[in-house]
Amino acid sequence: MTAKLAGKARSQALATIKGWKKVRGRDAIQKSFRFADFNEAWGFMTRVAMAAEKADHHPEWSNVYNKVEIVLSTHDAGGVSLKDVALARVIDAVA
Ligand SMILES: C[C@H](O)[C@H](O)[C@H]1CNC2=NC(N)=NC(=O)C2=N1
Repeated sequence: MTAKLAGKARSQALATIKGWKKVRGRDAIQKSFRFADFNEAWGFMTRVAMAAEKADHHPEWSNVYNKVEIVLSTHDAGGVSLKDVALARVIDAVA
């Protein structure tokens, strides 16, 4: 099991990803992505889905036309772990 991040390790890990904000009321991070149209948004989601499945670590997300809202948290750990930071990095790279 992956441990939930806390303290200095947490702030150091979160400092390596840009634009991810703390979700209010729970230990999770979130970011919104906007694309030219649905086709671009769906292509992005497809790439993220394949990476997530490969890593066995999955996003919580919603899509409305060209907008994709993503929340990352490690359910097993009850909060943000290094797996979320790693997935956030992959997501930013394919966006
Ligand atoms: C059995 C399987 O490995 C687990 O349920 C994985 C799948 N994907 C997951 N994704 C996320 N975000 N958190 C988890 O704890 C998690 N657990």
